[in-house]
Amino acid sequence: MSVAIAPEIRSTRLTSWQLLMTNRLAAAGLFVLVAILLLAALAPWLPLPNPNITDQPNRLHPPFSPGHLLGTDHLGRDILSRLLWGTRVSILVGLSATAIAAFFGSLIGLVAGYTGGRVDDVMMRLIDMLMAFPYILLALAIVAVLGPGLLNALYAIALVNIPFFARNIRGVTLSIRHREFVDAARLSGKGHTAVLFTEVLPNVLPVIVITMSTTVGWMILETAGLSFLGLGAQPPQADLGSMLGQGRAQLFTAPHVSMIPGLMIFALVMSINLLGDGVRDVLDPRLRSGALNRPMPVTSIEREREQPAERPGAALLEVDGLETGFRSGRSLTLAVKGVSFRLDRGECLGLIGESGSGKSVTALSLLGLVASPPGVIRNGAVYLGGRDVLAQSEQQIIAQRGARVAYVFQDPLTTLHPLYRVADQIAEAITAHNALGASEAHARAVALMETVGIRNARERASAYPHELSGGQRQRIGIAMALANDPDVIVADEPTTALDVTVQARILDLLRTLRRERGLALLLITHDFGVVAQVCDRVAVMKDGEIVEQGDTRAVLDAPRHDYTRRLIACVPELGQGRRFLDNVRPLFAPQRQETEA
Ligand SMILES: Nc1ncnc2c1ncn2[C@@H]1O[C@H](COP(=O)(O)OP(=O)(O)OP(=O)(O)O)[C@@H](O)[C@H]1O
Repeated sequence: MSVAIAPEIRSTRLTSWQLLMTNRLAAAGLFVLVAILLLAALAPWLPLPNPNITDQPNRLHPPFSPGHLLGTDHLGRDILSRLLWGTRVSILVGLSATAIAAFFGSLIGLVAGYTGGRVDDVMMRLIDMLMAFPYILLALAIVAVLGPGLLNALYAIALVNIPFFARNIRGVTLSIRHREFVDAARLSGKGHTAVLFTEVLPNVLPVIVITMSTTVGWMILETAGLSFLGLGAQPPQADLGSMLGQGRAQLFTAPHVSMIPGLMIFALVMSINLLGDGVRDVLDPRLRSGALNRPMPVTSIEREREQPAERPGAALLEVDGLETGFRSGRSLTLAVKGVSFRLDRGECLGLIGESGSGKSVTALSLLGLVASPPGVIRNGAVYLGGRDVLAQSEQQIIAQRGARVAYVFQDPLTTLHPLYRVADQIAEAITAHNALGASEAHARAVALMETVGIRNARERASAYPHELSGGQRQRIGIAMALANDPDVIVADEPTTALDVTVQARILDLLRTLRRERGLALLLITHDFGVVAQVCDRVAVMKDGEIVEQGDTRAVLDAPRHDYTRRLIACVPELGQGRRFLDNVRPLFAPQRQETEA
């Protein structure tokens, strides 16, 4: 049987440039910055008067005076000319200071982070000493020692910003210096210097670029500050800070003299910062999907087809034509393509498929838990007790999470809070939907721990997650799911992280709870062995679609889809040995040929 692929909106992965342009603020920043840079770069060729020639009779002309578009300053110099030449200087000084600070700061951070121990201690204490001074005071002290002048201001600004780079880069280096690929490079015989520059540096480079892009505007501002105080550019040379400083005396009589360079500093720094933020987002792989906003805890529902809000006589949980996708820029890639299934009270449905087939996205879509952006439910309905969950308000959906549908996730260590005692976490799940006092909630939490088979529940109640075994942690996860007596439990590969004996016990627990409490269980797995043990019915997922569903026994005995046969063949039987390999090989052979072809 061939696999029908539902129509899909093509995914076109956005280039960095397109991503940057989807961020309107960054695009606006880039536009303004390019305009300023062009004007500053073209200053020598524009028909402008010499910026340093004084003309006392024509002093303090207002903007739009004949021959002086932006007016003249207190010495009769053309403000437009001084502004463009001054902007050139300020940008050059800012960029140079950034480059110097980035080079030395990153080098210190890399060496300190990679070497560790005493070297790290000494370097970081020196950096701490630099950071302990108010930066402007330090810059003033440096210029006082070196003497006023633009070059000395540049050195001072670079020096006071070195700690900023050093601290950032050291932190990143520390976090990767013992990663497996670095250890592997060391084991391959590479020396420390080679490891540092070929393995660590490339991973740190995006952070350096991001830090540079977000600090260059700040450095231009600091340079302008020193020039404003008369310690940077010296007369007659113009830079934005010195123009601002010289205009201070005419602030009330001719405000344009200081306002114009002030506005230029604002436009320059603002555009660099906006662009820097955009560059940071583009370089951050977590934001590459184009979702430059903070994801919301509720999936955005943008259905193209109307669905009836109620379905009388529906099963406890009925999913109809669900389509969930992920937005990347302006395109949407569907991960779940028209999935439909039903789950009755007290029933267990297994949702099985290989990794990436869309099982978890289906499960999370039921109560709008796929984070948006980038997740979007494009079509379909989820009837819970006959009412479409997706047609309800955000508040109503949130109220049903945990209360009517509860989730048990794969690795409880990542879902349990490491700093709270386990009983407190169960109690919190209880009080999220019930107005109970602390001691009552605690007592119920302990009772739930007993229900899920944790021995000495009273003593274990005060344990932290890391003090429990994997199986015990998963039992805590199940206790939290049971906390509000839900109708449906969605268990997403609840036993994958556990060894086979613990896995058997957890499956046994889920079976018992289902029988005793009449729970409906949606069990997500990639293991037909698990489905065979626990589920009444099974739905097989491939590439976001359900390709086969039916009673577990019937599907196991006579799988209709080739993919189902392959999944079943992957469950080895004890003592099967060579026969297993012989059976499996032909099933995969045609697939391999297709791939090779
Ligand atoms: N936040 C996301 N952004 C973009 N794509 C995503 C996101 N989350 C999931 N996907 C994609 O959706 C598809 C389905 O993923 P899903 O997690 O549902 O697979 P699965 O069948 O549960 O796999 P596994 O068994 O490994 O958990 C995959 O192709 C995955 O890359």
